[in-house]
Amino acid sequence: MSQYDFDLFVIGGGSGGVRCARIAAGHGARVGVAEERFWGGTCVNVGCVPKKIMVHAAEYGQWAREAPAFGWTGMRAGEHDWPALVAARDAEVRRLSGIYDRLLGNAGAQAFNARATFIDPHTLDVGGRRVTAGRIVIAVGGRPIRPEIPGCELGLVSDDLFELKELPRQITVVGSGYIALEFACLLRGLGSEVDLVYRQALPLRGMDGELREAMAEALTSQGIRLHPGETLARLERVGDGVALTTGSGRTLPSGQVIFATGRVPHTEGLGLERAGITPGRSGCVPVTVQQATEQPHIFAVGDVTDQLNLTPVATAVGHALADTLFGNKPRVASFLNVPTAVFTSPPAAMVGLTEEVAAQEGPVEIYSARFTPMRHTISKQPRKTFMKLVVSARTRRVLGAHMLGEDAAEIMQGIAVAIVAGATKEDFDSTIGIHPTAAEEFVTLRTMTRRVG
Ligand SMILES: Cc1cc2nc3c(=O)[nH]c(=O)nc-3n(C[C@H](O)[C@H](O)[C@H](O)COP(=O)(O)OP(=O)(O)OC[C@H]3O[C@@H](n4cnc5c(N)ncnc54)[C@H](O)[C@@H]3O)c2cc1C
Ligand SMILES: NC(=O)c1ccc[n+]([C@@H]2O[C@H](COP(=O)([O-])OP(=O)(O)OC[C@H]3O[C@@H](n4cnc5c(N)ncnc54)[C@H](O)[C@@H]3O)[C@@H](O)[C@H]2O)c1
Repeated sequence: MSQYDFDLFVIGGGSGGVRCARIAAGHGARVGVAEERFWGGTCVNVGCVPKKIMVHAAEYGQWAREAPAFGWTGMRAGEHDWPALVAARDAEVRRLSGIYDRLLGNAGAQAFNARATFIDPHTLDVGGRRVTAGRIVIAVGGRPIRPEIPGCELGLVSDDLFELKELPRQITVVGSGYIALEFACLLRGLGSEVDLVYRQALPLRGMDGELREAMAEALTSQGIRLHPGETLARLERVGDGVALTTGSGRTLPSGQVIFATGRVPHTEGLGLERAGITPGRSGCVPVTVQQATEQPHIFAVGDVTDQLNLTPVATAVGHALADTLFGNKPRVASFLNVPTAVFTSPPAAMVGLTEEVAAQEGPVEIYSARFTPMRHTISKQPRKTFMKLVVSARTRRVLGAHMLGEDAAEIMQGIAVAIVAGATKEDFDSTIGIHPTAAEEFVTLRTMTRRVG
């Protein structure tokens, strides 16, 4: 019998923590998990899931607006019933969160509805109870932050979207990353007036340059007012709204302001110093490729490590860690060629290298297309599709794929398999398309657009 209460204790019951705990328990380890707020964590409760339900809601409005062009008389978007959406969304979130809790019990892990903090490298305070563990996994995720400007407390953050009692008549969204663009589009789709304020010339810093241009056009044609190249000076209350003054001195009167200016690891007050762990940038827990911290028996997975902050990455890493520690199957999850999507309207998705990064590493061929998909030749909506392949001129391998357009996220998952498997441009060319689809364009991009690098 081990000298510890548990073989493994996981701090945080989100995507990474629950997966790691569940798999470790399945391998026969004695596992405890603490969750202080909501089982399933950010993704299930205030992230991917409730966000995607609201994206779907916005899309129904879009379909209804397009329907008359296809002969549907009497179909119109009408007024959106916010409380009805909130009730349906929250019921689904409760259902999923309950599943996460039950999954742990079924796997034989002991779940604590409590906050856990370090007392020493092997001992935790779990809701007032002293618990020891041979190994500990930190899976505390992250939390949204406000920029430090006067009046910042008047602005909302992403968690607050899921508490709004009504659709804002007008909202100013600050930032141009994933959350800013997704929230701007879904709120616009549901009927809000939306202003988007961001520092760069184009949204989605770090993504493919042409895709960023296509995204700016798509946002504009959706009726979102873009304010690029703006920093923030202050927020003030004006009547029952909030006014945002930018660094250039412009004041944007707003109903609400929501900051989507990034997240930080949730390590404040966790007692990392008592565990002998020195936090990294923004309070993250630095890890080796095996997810170990500077204490060889303490590991970290998911957003708290601030690497690739995506749910499937957190679960893949948590699963691999549990297999390594308790399943006699040592392995690490790959961070290479992780596909990702931005659930805007239309959505964007990508996998692999951007043109800019690939061109720094060697000569690349670019194959790209912009077209109006069949649905919109009829709907007459100004919703274009953009697709692009980045191909190594030397190895012929497809290094990156980028898309903005209907179903981009659904299409990119399959493209990612091909890229992970090392497919060449010729493999893409010899694959027969599915007709008529937009996806078939990825296997019929015959003419090189340009050569760079
Ligand atoms: C608005 C939004 C939309 C998103 N959309 C997507 C998307 O579409 N696709 C995608 O892949 N990713 C998306 N993400 C990112 C995704 O949610 C995260 O990458 C993922 O949840 C990270 O999982 P995690 O296990 O690291 O942390 P989390 O899911 O954040 O879980 C950490 C858990 O630990 C708990 N906790 C913290 N400290 C303690 C403590 N001391 N004791 C006990 N419990 C503690 C927290 O309450 C939380 O439940 C989105 C994020 C946001 C905010
Ligand atoms: N669809 C998805 O997979 C999805 C959706 C949402 C979130 N996420 C994950 O969550 C992470 C966090 O999302 P996010 O959108 O908060 O972060 P982000 O890093 O993607 O974007 C932050 C934005 O805020 C801006 N910003 C930062 N500080 C600022 C300041 N002081 N003033 C003005 N602007 C400022 C940045 O320039 C950037 O545009 C993402 O990186 C992603 O990993 C994924």
